[in-house]
Amino acid sequence: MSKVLVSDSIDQVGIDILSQVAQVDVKIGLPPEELVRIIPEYDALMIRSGTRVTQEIIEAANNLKIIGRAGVGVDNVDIPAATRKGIVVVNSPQGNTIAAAEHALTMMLSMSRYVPDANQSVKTGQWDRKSFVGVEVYKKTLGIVGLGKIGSHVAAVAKAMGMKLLAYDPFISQERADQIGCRLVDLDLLIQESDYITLHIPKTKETYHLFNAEVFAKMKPTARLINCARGGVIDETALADALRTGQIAGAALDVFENEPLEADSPLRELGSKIVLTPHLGASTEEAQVNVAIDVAEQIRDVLLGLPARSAVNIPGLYPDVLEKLKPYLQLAETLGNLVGQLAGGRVDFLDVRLQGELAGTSSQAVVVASLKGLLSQALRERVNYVNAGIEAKERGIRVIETRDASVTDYTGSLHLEAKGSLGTHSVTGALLGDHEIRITSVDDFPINVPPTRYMLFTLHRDVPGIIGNIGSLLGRFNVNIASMQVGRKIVRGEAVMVLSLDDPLPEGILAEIIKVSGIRDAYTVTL
Ligand SMILES: NC(=O)c1ccc[n+]([C@@H]2O[C@H](COP(=O)([O-])OP(=O)(O)OC[C@H]3O[C@@H](n4cnc5c(N)ncnc54)[C@H](O)[C@@H]3O)[C@@H](O)[C@H]2O)c1
Ligand SMILES: O=C(O)[C@H](O)COP(=O)(O)O
Repeated sequence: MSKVLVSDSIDQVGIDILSQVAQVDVKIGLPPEELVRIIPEYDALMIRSGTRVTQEIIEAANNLKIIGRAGVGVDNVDIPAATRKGIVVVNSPQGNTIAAAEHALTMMLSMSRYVPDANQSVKTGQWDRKSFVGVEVYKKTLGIVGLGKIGSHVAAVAKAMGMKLLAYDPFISQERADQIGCRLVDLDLLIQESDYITLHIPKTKETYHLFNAEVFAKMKPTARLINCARGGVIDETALADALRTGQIAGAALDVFENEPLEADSPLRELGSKIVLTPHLGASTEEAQVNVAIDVAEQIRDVLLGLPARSAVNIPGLYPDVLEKLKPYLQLAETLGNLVGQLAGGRVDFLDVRLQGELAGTSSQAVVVASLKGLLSQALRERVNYVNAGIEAKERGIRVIETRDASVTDYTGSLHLEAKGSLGTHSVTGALLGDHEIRITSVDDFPINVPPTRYMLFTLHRDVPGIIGNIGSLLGRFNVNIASMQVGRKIVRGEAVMVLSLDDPLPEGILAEIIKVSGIRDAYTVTL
């Protein structure tokens, strides 16, 4: 039975889903060295933001197939290391969107009305109505940095509260911003004109300390900053200085560069100018149920050999694309495996041609599936959708993708051509009905055969007697032929013969086949 380690606090509904297919161990707050020690036992790891999955942990994780992040941000996972190791990383891109957006809005309002301090003062026996005179958000300008899922929901609610909206997001189109009702501006303008600035960006090399002393110097002295995205996008020392000196009026932070926030952080010393919460953006009952289900289902599926719907390190496999392409991915894997064996082990070039209806689809996943098939003889179960691209690159395989919508023999077909140590070979395949795979050409000779486990391909002259000779030769060695087909372009020209065999071809017979008069070449293939 598979084993799953849950190393952060996850809703029980997720544990129940995982328990259907695996032994689930919940161990929260493990020291990193303990995680490195025990991780080789596990097939899957389920985390939130509390566990840092470092390169060291990934390198030790010899059985790990999947890391599931029950939330959005995967900056606590070394994704390149996981990708190299062939470990799929999944998250829940939308499960906590509303919770995080509502938390940002809560922070904006509670900071504006001093709710945390007023609450504290009443609870400590006071009735002070003078110290907590706040400001309204109505008609104020809200600058949204990062107009993605959370930023857009914040925009919708803020608009309803009568705020004017500016947004900075270099990856969002003007049309999308118009739809949301935001004026798309550059960062400098947003910084200078906003009364409130709310951050909804990932932590990346580009966003690290995006809000720093220089930025605070440009903000209005009445401006307030909200960060419910990621610690590290704000320079906390510079923010503490800006608040202390009155360069800006307030800040509300849910996330910090180091979590838990250091006991002696200057941010703790800023009184009513700052509202601090301990990374609670996703902490609603609803969001925790959503992310736990979303991620546990993906872990369960991957452990059962099915694809994940929200993998962050499998190129091109978005859920809607995946659903439509699934049968074609199987076709691509089979053809990749076949052409790889025909071309010989050391392939250095692969042309992936999407034809007919397939030409109109996203090619990335089909290319990855073709490479997975191509490399499967060499790498066996070590190659998967996660690392096939990297493995191919490291082996110097040059890949080109072409599209030809004009080929209409089948609704959609895939043509792979590979150059390897046995020369250049090509195969084409299509789907019969929705799922049945057919090999429809080999080296451009038309055939129509289903792939089977053991196959023999010959290239020969189309003259009488060849089929009989091969049949008797295989018979002499007790090899049973399940089916046989010949494909040719012209009568008595060159032809291919494709045989499906019940058993693998015994050692040495291939050399005998090549000696048969009229046979130019022969290949065995195991799919
Ligand atoms: N506090 C919490 O508990 C909590 C909960 C959920 C999500 N988050 C964090 O909130 C952030 C946003 O999440 P989301 O689901 O909206 O993500 P998203 O991917 O939908 O949106 C992020 C947006 O940021 C934009 N962006 C990227 N780089 C940028 C840059 N340099 N400048 C400006 N914009 C840039 C992207 O184009 C995208 O539109 C993430 O960092 C996520 O980890 C925090
Ligand atoms: O990126 C996220 O989803 C949030 O930061 C939530 O983190 P959490 O799961 O640790 O609450």
